[in-house]
Amino acid sequence: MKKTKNFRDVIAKSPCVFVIGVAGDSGSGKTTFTSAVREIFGENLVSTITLDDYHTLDREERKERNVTPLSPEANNFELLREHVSMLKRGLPIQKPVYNHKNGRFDPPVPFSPKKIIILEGLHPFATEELRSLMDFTVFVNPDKDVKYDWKIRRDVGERGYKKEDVMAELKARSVDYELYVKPQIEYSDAVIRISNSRYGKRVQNMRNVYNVTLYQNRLDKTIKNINLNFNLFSINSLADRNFLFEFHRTNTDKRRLGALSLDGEFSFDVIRSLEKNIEKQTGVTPVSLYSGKEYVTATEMVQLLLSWRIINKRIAIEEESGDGFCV
Ligand SMILES: Nc1ncnc2c1ncn2[C@@H]1O[C@H](COP(=O)(O)OP(=O)(O)OP(=O)(O)O)[C@@H](O)[C@H]1O
Ligand SMILES: O=C(CO)[C@H](O)[C@H](O)COP(=O)(O)O
Repeated sequence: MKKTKNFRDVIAKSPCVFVIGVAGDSGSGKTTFTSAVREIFGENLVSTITLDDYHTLDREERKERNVTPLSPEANNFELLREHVSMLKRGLPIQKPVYNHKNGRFDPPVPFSPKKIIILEGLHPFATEELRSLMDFTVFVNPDKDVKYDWKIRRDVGERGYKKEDVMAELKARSVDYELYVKPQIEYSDAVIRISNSRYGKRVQNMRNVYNVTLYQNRLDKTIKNINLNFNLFSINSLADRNFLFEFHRTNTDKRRLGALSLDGEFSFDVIRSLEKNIEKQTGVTPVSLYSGKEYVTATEMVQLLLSWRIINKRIAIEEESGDGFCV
């Protein structure tokens, strides 16, 4: 039987630098939803850039000018474009550094490209020029009340801000969010919406159970032999907790998307069969992100489904690129 090539080795040898843009508001779950990609390929192949480093104004200057970090005025899109373009060509950059502790800029640091670069931030593909450099785009879009809950929990609990100040900041940002961040949804290969779970606040707060919907375009092309089977027998026989799968088609202003909604908790078996498929298809073993868990949440399922879709795109590029030509 023909053995699948180890796709991690294929990527390591490939000249292609694959850029994933992940857009969303501060604390919207960008890092959470791309963690599976980082885990599967490992830190030798994947590096992440946080776009806060490309602010042009420090905290003080933003305050003086009454500008939010979401405004284009507070961000250097041109430098970002230049840097992404260099990284895609395999060239090192001097990356700026925004220091969240003091709200000022530290000296730039040398940054060399790895084969997969994740660009996380407010505006990774806000301009046409940036979009032309992206190989895969994701928008993470928690509902307002979910986003507010997370932000308050983090900024009050971990960063010592007062709740009233966090609320005022969220309110001040909302206009610019609609104007400058949210429009990227129309240019996203995948949009992740996170809503309150229909199973109630108790499981939501205790076990991070949310209703997560993955919106995607139909693919023009998929790689061969993609196998994404769920074992309905074991899902059904082993489940002792509530869960939901739902698929529907939906329209945005410009396109028609498929929306897969998951909610609740699934027995580990379900995610294990997805992991096995990724192992089989990519030759990368072990893929065991959730080992030791009895149940996985909708968020964890979507992390894996999203990484599967991203890997699919990366393999398609490799198949199309032949010898060294990165499309
Ligand atoms: N799907 C989720 N389920 C439960 N909690 C979540 C989820 N996504 C995010 N959170 C909560 O929100 C916090 C921020 O998430 P995360 O770090 O992924 O966001 P981010 O968009 O990468 O943030 P930043 O803008 O600071 O880089 C997490 O620490 C967690 O408390
Ligand atoms: O939107 C943000 C992150 O995406 C931050 O608010 C922005 O980077 C400014 O950071 P700070 O509040 O630490 O000055």
